[in-house]
Amino acid sequence: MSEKGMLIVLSGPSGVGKGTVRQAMVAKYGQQFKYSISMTTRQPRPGEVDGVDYYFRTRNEFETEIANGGMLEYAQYVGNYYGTPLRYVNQTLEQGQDVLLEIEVKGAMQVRSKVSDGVFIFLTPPDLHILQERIVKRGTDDMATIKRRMQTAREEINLMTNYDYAVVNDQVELAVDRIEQIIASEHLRVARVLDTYQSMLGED
Ligand SMILES: Nc1ncnc2c1ncn2[C@@H]1O[C@H](COP(=O)(O)OP(=O)(O)OP(=O)(O)O)[C@@H](O)[C@H]1O
Ligand SMILES: Nc1nc2c(ncn2[C@@H]2O[C@H](COP(=O)(O)O)[C@@H](O)[C@H]2O)c(=O)[nH]1
Repeated sequence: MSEKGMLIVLSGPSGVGKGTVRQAMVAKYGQQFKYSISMTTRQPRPGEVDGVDYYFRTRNEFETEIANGGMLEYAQYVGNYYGTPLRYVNQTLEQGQDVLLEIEVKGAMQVRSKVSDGVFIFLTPPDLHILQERIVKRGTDDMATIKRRMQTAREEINLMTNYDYAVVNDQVELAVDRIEQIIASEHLRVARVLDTYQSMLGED
């Protein structure tokens, strides 16, 4: 029985720090997993690069991908499509490498219903006041969008119990280390199951 890579889904409300934590994970542990670049129809922010931050596509192109079955999951978020291209995830997992997705909650729930052996991590803010403060300070959204993101955040936090783990993002380095510990212990758990399976069947 060969070992596939592990699908790690990092999710949580907008502004909690998913992107910040993911970047810190890539910087510290980037050789241990592959990050799956998402596709979106939103406009690039200053400094964002196509094929690095996102695959930036038109609505037409995105909907064609959906129709062709090319997305593992997708969702509309604050007026734009966001989604995970399926092929890269499948190929990378088959090569035995872990894949990290950083996605919003509706998409994470779609992946949950399709991938039974993924590890689902909900990144949570210390409280909602701090969450709003982070979105405001980031300075990427007008007040109306911030209100929509906060309303969506309340709905998303209600779905936290559908995840395997909740990690508080109080400090980025602490959150990264907590996630790293979760991944390491999940690898150990899978290795033990494989060991037991192989010894029961008498395989080497
Ligand atoms: N632990 C933290 N302490 C203080 N500020 C933080 C922390 N983590 C992230 N931030 C800040 O909060 C803001 C939002 O972070 P980030 O953009 O990573 O969130 P996100 O969850 O990826 O948001 P979105 O879902 O909208 O893309 C940024 O300005 C970031 O620098
Ligand atoms: N369902 C998915 N959500 C995604 C994906 N990639 C990013 N996201 C999430 O969208 C929001 C908004 O992102 P922003 O870059 O406009 O701030 C945020 O919560 C992201 O995590 C994806 O492939 N699928």
